[in-house]
Amino acid sequence: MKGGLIFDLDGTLVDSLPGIAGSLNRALERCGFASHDHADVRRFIGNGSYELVRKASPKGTSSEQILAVEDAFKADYATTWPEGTVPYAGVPDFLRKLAAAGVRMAVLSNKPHPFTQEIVERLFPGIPFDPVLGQRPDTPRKPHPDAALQIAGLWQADAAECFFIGDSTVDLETALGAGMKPVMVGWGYHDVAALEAAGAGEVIANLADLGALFKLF
Ligand SMILES: O=C(O)COP(=O)(O)O
Repeated sequence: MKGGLIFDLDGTLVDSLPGIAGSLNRALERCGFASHDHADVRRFIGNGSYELVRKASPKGTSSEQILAVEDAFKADYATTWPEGTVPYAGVPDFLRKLAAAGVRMAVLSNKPHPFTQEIVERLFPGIPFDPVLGQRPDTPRKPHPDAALQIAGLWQADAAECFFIGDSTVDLETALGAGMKPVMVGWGYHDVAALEAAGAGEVIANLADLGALFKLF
């Protein structure tokens, strides 16, 4: 494979819903707002922490209040994410096989950059992701294609030779906008029907099918 594989994080490599929901609800309650069940929070994930909080806050909440809840969310998440964030079953082994086959791999998430780096380091030690990018203040977040194209640039690869693997329409739009090949997986936080309606093509149901797609093992 000339290019490489760019992975989304939340809902693709890791099940982070319990950790995100826990921190979000504690932050909302601390600021006097109602909390949400996991089914709701699942729908709020995908566009970064500001959008997560905005969608979870009552209509008409000012941007100052949203920023205050986002700060509380981040402060909580910094210490509590390990309690509610695990790799999906089989993912570490799958990634080790890809690495052994010499496949280049990166992570691109809308999760704030420091959390993205810490989570990947702690949950996937020894997997040679390069680079690992979260949401950074100087780069527009997905679905803007810039960060994905930065990765292709670092790899000195054509975008068309890169696969973008994710679970959401945000990832799909990122891949298409960057001119990369989208590969959507069905075990994350977006409904398969919504992905298909957005033009995802065949949504991959499990890791065996994902491995078979790349004809690597
Ligand atoms: O935390 C988010 O909002 C999304 O994160 P993801 O890009 O890894 O899915």
